[in-house]
Amino acid sequence: MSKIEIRNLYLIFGKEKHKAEKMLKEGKTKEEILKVTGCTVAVKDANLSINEGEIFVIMGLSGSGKSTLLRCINRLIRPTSGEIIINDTDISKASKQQLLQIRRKELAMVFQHFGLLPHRSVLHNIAFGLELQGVEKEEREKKAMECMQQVGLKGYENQMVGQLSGGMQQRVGLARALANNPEVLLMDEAFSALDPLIRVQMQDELLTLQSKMKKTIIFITHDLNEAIKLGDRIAIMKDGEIVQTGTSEEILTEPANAYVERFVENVDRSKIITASSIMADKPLVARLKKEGPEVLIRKMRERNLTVLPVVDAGNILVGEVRLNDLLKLRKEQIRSIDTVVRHEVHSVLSDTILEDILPLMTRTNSPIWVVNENREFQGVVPLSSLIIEVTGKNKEEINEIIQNAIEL
Ligand SMILES: Nc1ncnc2c1ncn2[C@@H]1O[C@H](COP(=O)(O)OP(=O)(O)OP(=O)(O)O)[C@@H](O)[C@H]1O
Repeated sequence: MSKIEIRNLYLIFGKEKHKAEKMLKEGKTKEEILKVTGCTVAVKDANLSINEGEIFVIMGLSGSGKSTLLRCINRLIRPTSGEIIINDTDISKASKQQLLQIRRKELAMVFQHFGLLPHRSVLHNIAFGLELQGVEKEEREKKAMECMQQVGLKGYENQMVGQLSGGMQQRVGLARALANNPEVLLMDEAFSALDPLIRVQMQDELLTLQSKMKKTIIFITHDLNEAIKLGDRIAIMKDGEIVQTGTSEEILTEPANAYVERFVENVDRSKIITASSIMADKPLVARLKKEGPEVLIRKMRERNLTVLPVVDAGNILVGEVRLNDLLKLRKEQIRSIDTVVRHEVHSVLSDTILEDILPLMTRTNSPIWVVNENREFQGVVPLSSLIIEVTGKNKEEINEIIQNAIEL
């Protein structure tokens, strides 16, 4: 379900913005517009539909318009034209009163440089927004303590914020944003000022937190790896325009234009490509209660297979069956395969090749069966397709991957 709808959004900085907008719609370039009107086109005809509960990343190089777009969403800047619908209200046209209400209840922002009160305690900073809203001391401190716990700050309540490390300060920023229990979190380069290791740790923690809280998060970054790691979907901006919106996999496998292609060319695809995109989706299966050893042995020999996934009448994966076991059954003249169905190793559609599937496969030396969230059988990742995916890598790299995987 869509939580935020952005339609035909324009943001132009400068005095003659309406003249500039007209020129833009007539097809004039940003440079021509700047020359004639002195105006900067920061966002041009943005259209986005952001779903409830997703982490939506807006990514682009410096100056591409990301922050401006984000600031339009909470109306720190008023759009020149267009609509931003949040819960049926067009925030671009909201009154002061409505805005106050929306910012209080629905939106919270986490900034790159924290935006905290350095000489106040952690607790005070987190509870500050609630204090402004007139929430009673006891209640706001109770809420603040809960949020501190959520972001791993328990025990720090009385420390002065200015004495904390960057990573800890950003936890305070996050806890402060969460204190209001907003529906939407806006995060503007929130981890960009942190050391690389702390940054990765914060990304991981955000993902863990999000798996529990399921907020709608709009996350701005100029770092493609961060976008891929965090984003359920990503919008790529260039010169004020959104040039592509999609999952990381869509962006990597079907870049919309040469710009996106260049942008993504150095990404390690094997980390991204998921089970769903490389699996064979109509493989042979053994149907429990319907097919006996005789039929299955014949089918497997025809296709040169030694193992099959076993599904029940509802297409739910129940295990796997080996050719050797079927041969024994046939010898003993047993018609049902129930007794030889073994526990299987499976993956889900979104699992990635290097991080999830290869380690599984090297441990089991078996194809990986792929299921959806209801355990319905979807397909198989055979070793052959995996090899195709890792062919871009040299022998040492692949050996290392397999070695690491075996040690797991
Ligand atoms: N207050 C302002 N007045 C005039 N021009 C501005 C203003 N703020 C931003 N711009 C211009 O708007 C364009 C988009 O800027 P914006 O800050 O949104 O980009 P960004 O992608 O967030 O970049 P960064 O990552 O460097 O912050 C740039 O050309 C910038 O110079």
